[in-house]
Formats: sequence, C-alpha cells, structure tokens
Amino acid sequence: MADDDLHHDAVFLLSRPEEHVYASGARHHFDSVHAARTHLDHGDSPAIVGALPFDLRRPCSLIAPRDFRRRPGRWCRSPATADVGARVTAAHPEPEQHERHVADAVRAIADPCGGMSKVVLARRLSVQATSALSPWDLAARLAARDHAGNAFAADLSAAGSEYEGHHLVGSTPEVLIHKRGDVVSCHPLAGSAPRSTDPTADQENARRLADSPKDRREHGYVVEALASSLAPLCTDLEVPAEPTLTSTPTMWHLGTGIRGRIADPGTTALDLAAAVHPTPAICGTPTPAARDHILSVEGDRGFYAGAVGWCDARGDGEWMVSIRCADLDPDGRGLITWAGGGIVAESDPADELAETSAKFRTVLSALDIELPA
Ligand SMILES: C=C(O[C@@H]1C=C(C(=O)O)C=C[C@H]1O)C(=O)O
Repeated sequence: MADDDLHHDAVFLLSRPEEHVYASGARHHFDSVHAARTHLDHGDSPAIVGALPFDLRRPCSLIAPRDFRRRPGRWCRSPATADVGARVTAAHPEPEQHERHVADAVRAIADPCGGMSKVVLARRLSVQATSALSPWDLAARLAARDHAGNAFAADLSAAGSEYEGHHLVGSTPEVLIHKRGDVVSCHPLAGSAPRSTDPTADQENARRLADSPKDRREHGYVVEALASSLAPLCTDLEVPAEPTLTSTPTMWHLGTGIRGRIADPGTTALDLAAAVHPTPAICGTPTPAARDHILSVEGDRGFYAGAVGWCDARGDGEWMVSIRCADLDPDGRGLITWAGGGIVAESDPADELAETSAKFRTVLSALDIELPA
C-alpha cells in the first residue's frame, strides 16, 4: 500500500483542507437517497458515502461501508510519477457547437415567454491513456496540484450495471452542504474568471470578476435559491449580502458562505444535500426549466454536476458539488471529463467557451495534458 491506510477495497475518499475521509468495503449498495437514509436510520452502519447524479430521478451510487474513517488534515499520498500517456480523443460538443448552444441559451433567456433566467451549459471531453490509472492515483495527482488539497474519488458501482467498476474522481472547490451538530453551512460558487501565470493579469482578472454586474447576478441566483431551500429547515440563517473572491489553481470564483442552525435535529447532511441539489450553480433558474433545457442540449450528465460526500450515523457530513471531475472507466484507461458555466442574458459565447477550457485544466493538468487549441 502507499503512505496511508487506504484499503485495497476502498470505495470512497474525500480530501478537504481540514480533514480527509475514506471508506472501504461495500456492505450495502443503494441507488436512491431514500433507501440509504432508511438504512442509516436503522443504525447498523457507521455512515453512507457516495455520489448523487445531476438528475436525482436517475440512480444514485450510495454505499454503506464496512469501514469509515475521518482523519485530520488533507489527504497526502505521493502520486505515482509514471507518465500515463493520456490524450483527448473526442469533444462533445465541438467548441463551435458549444458557442452555438450558448447563443441559443441567451436567446431562450431573452424570450419573455421562455421563463428561464439562467442555465448552466457544459461540454465534455473523452480522454484515453496508454497505461492504466487507478482512481486513488488520479485523486492523489489532483490533491497534489490543489493548494487546499481538495480531491475525491467515489465508486459508482451502486448506480447499476452501466456504472459497474466506474469511479467519479475530481477536485472540487464547491461545498454543497457541511453539517456538524446543528450547524449547517455551504459555500456556493458562481461567476468565474481564469487564473493567469502573470501576477498583474491574474489580479486584474480577479478585480474584473469582483466588479462584474453580470457575474454578480449569475451568483445571486445561486445564493437566493440556497437561502430559500434552507430557510424552512433552519433557524438563524445568515446570508451575507456580498460575495467574496475565492480561487483554485485554475479559476477565480465569486463565493458566499451561508450558515444556519438546523431546526429539526433529525435532519441529516444527506437530507440537506438532496434538498438543495441541483442549485443554480450547476443547473439554472428556475430549476425545472433549466434542467429540461440541459437535458435537451446535453443529454444525460451522469454524475457530473451532482454531489459527492458522506453522512455519518449522527447526521453529520459533507457533500461537495461534483465539478472539475472525471468518470474513470473500470480499465483505468478511458475517462470522460466535463466543464460548464452559467449562461445569463449578457453572456458572450466566446467567453463562455474560454471559461470551460480554463475549467478543464484541473483534470487535464493532473493527467499532464493541455487542451488542444
Ligand atoms: C459548472 C461548473 O462550475 C460551476 C459554475 C460556475 C460559473 O458558472 O461561474 C462556477 C463554479 C461552479 O459552480 C464546472 O466547473 O463545470
């Protein structure tokens, strides 16, 4: 084994700056939140771990593990240095087509009868590697490149035969739900600008994002939706009036830290994740119109733009928005990765395409590849 005690039958890993959590040995598989929640209530499993899909009407991949551990600090494993020989083999849609999708969405948003204010459109890339990569090694590569140590890997087998042996692996900065005792918090992100290696240009990108009315509006939809989903479940909900800048090695984002107290102590982190997902950060506003638009343009997103996380028997847990991630094939050689961005009335197709290219860098740089021009 490597320099940690991740077992050979590991099914889940979430590395965060303050702690890492991992689980091994799948005792039970659940393809719905309801089934997993009922099992947790019976009290004979330490936790539920896994992934929720973008569309909660599709199967989840939730697991009651034999062994569940929480350890302080980020997960540190030295990634294997071997070159995996990865290359991008296909883009869906092609860049020009994505620009057309953005222009169509802007028109749909401008249509007063359309009833849609924001929609998040994504594109996906297929990647092939010449040598096999394990999900844990890909997670180690991602964690090593992220200054906060964010990384996750979740076995998707519980979602049915289509996902047998697949893993969702990524490094996401976005906290959907964090719950400890009766305190719940989340940190939605929306509104983005690429990082630059030139420090002056980098600061300029950040400043422009912080001052952009278009990005602030895009962000506002997410904060509003989270506040209204959490309000009936919480007391003392604190919603800051202004977003702040947050960064990853590849992106600047607008973010807002929301915090509240759970009204009913029986509400678990898993309940909260299912109640607030999908937020307008990865779907749009209003949710049903945006989701239908996404399904008609992109088809099934699988586990991209869903959630990954854990919930223990006390109801504590953490669920992250599953972005900056890839679905890794059972053979460890093929993967699909996605990147999307929020479209509002003022969005520009070329800028939106550039935003997705910048977001792809998280996964692609972990594979030592650059996006072909
Ligand atoms: C959809 C993605 O990211 C989301 C969309 C953002 C935006 O539109 O500005 C910002 C952060 C994420 O909530 C993605 O990375 O694929």
